[in-house]
Amino acid sequence: MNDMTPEDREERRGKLKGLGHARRRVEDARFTQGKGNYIDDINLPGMLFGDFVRSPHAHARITSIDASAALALPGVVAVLTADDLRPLDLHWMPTLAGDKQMVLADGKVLFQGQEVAFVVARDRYVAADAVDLVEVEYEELPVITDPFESLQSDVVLREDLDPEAPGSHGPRRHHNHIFLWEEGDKAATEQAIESSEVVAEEMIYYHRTHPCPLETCGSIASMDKVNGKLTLWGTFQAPHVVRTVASILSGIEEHNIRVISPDIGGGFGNKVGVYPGYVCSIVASIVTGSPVKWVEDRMDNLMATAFARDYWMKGRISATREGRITGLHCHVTADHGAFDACADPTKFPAGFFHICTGSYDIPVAYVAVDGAYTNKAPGGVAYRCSFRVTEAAYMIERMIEVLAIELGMDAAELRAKNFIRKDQFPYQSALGWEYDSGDYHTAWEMALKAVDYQGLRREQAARVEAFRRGETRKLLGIGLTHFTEIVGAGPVKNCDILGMGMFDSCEIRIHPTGSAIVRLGTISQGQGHATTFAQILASEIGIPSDSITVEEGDTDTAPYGLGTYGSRSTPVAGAAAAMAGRKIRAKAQMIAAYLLEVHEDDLEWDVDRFAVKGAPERFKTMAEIAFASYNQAIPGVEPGLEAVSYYDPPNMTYPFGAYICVMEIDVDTGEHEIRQFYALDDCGTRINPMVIEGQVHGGLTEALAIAMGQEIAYDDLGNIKTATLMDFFMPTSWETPTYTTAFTETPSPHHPIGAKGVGESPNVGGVPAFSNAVHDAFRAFGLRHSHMPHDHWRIWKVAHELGLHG
Ligand code: PCD
Ligand SMILES: [Cu+]
Repeated sequence: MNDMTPEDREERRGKLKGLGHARRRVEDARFTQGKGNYIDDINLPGMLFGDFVRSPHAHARITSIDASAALALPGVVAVLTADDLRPLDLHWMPTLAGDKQMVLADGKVLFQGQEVAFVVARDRYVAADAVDLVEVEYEELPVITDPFESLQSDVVLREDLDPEAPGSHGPRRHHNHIFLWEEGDKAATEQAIESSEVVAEEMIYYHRTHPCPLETCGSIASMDKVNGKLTLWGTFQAPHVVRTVASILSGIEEHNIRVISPDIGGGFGNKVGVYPGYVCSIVASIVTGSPVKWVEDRMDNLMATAFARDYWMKGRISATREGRITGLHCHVTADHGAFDACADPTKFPAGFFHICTGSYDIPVAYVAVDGAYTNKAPGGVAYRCSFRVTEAAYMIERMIEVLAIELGMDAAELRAKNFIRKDQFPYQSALGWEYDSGDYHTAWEMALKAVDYQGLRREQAARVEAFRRGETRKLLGIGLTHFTEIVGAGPVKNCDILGMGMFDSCEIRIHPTGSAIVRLGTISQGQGHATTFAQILASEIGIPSDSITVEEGDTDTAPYGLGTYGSRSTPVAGAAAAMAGRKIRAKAQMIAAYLLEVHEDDLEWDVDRFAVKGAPERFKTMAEIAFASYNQAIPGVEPGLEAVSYYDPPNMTYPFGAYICVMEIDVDTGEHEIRQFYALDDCGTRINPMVIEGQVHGGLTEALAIAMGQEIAYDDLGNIKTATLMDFFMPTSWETPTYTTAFTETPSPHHPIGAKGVGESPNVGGVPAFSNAVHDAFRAFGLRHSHMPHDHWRIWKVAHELGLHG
């Protein structure tokens, strides 16, 4: 029968638009037509609006709060302060990192922009006027914005903590110290470094920055007092966790709380944590009996919701004369701001920073991270890098460059010499990780070849000569990076958030006519899950992805999951989807066997059907099987076709990539121009190449922003200097170069479809590639290291200090 030819099989496979298909994003129809449903699009009858009175000071005692003028303003319903929250025990809340944080300032403020009072009014405009009418008296206290100074200072930032008592990550050695966290063999590492022929040492600062999603954070709480039900809409990257936390904090039973994440306009880690605004909107709704909305403006967002990075990393790396790396030592001073509100799996106060041995086979390593309090905003979120992985990648990729200088060796060659070899996977790293799979040499050679690396080096050498002869004022930098990511948190045995193991889930319901609805514990913020998860299932169960609805983000309907961040959706929920699909297929096989009157073992799966082995013309399609499951009484088989899977991954996945940035730098103006950017990513099995390409473009552009200008900067008084988009660099199409993308495909051996995450890779690999290009341009003139972000002024200063301005 013609139906069974290989061409026919390919045609049927094509119709599914499954794995590997560049399927167009189904969510874009509504996004491009302004029909998205974001938090600020939701308006409920009688809804009030809440806004914060924020501290102008970075450190001050509050002597009085007078809300009478604000309360007298028509349209103002309530003004909440810490005193109002205290009886409910909600004036402080736990953070994700085992610390606690003020919901509203309790006696003092610890950073500029801190929430002091919550004004609830008829609408946003009245609320804003009322905010100005609340009179707060402050008594200024000394401000500390430097973590090194903080750990020496007599000034006590956190008066609520017993200085002698340990924190949730062990002993604290100073009243402004949060934790010391160590990994690896310290003695062996020091010994290896001291006895090595070549040692390079550098202080690498990864500055404070901010995810700054287009849509700011917000929530709407609606307390239905008649039925005792609380509904909470919000910009939540982890809706189920928010439900659990809301239940624990409020005492409302969890089944009476419904959390809904509607469309989210970018998360980038900013929407993982729990913010005072969420808590205040809930309390205000309980107090007023009306729904209460809170939505940040841009300044609120940049000032008060979670920052990222702010890591001072002191690296020491050693090698033989020939360039074999012998050891890596790293000490980090981590600036956490006023409260430790880092979003990391509980047991990892510095996230997965200990992936900092990178792509290299380093025999011994040791890292220590000291957390410090300062008068800056709390946070410490991933910002497109799972849990401090971008910091780790930046540190090792800068250290490799510095070591190459020390050795007088080509940095590409030094990398290749030390890569973990293909035959070493699964690879046990010195800091305790088991890398699942990789083929670094192949990716590296492809990248070098694609950009004509040797040719570029010759051009660069000629350029340096021309510069020295005074024929040009432009230098050429070649920024190399080979990164290894660790994504897919994670195995429940060592990863949890507030005690919730980091599994994820998928539930499938096949309808009688052969279409389906799928629900997952994750939540898309722009990644395109509605498109891609349907593709995984299309290939697993043989129903076209166009006939599969994917729903996420409503805790009343979706199975419990830990949410979307750390590029974990594909490694964890994607695996759950494949496993749930396989359960469907197992039941479908029983039904097909009954219908075809053969034994189950005599059937084989063929794209979208079960066919009798050796008699392919006898088959039942998935659509036929679905119908039968609802209309036939099959002995021993329950009616219906549904499955649920909760997936606990056995390991993380380790995507990797080889990036090369070619940059021209104008020595006199400090301006840069990116001539070429080549990004090769390996994320294992690729679900949707077009979505992956979009992810890579987006992530690279965020990396460009961070490396070349974006920062959250404070002055010595703790005033934030970059709280608007006038000062906080957001690249537009003008600054963004054209990217060339490429890939290799090394499947994860433990993931059911071999896929690894990809969303964060381009940021993790991109930042060092841009930064290394800047440094490489000046290598011939003696530059070892300079601090990011490499804005025009800083680049100019580097050139100046190297004496290049004559
Ligand atoms: N192999 C593969 C992988 C992947 N994929 C695709 O791609 C995406 C992604 O994925 P992943 O990697 O898994 O991830 P997810 O989990 O989903 O997501 C997350 C991420 O994602 C990214 N991207 C993005 N995009 C958009 N648009 N938006 C947003 O917001 C965002 N964010 C960012 C971030 S930052 Mo964090 O949160 O920081 O931690 S993390 C993150 C999706 O769609 C998927 O399906 C494919 O296809 N294939
Ligand atoms: Cu991170």
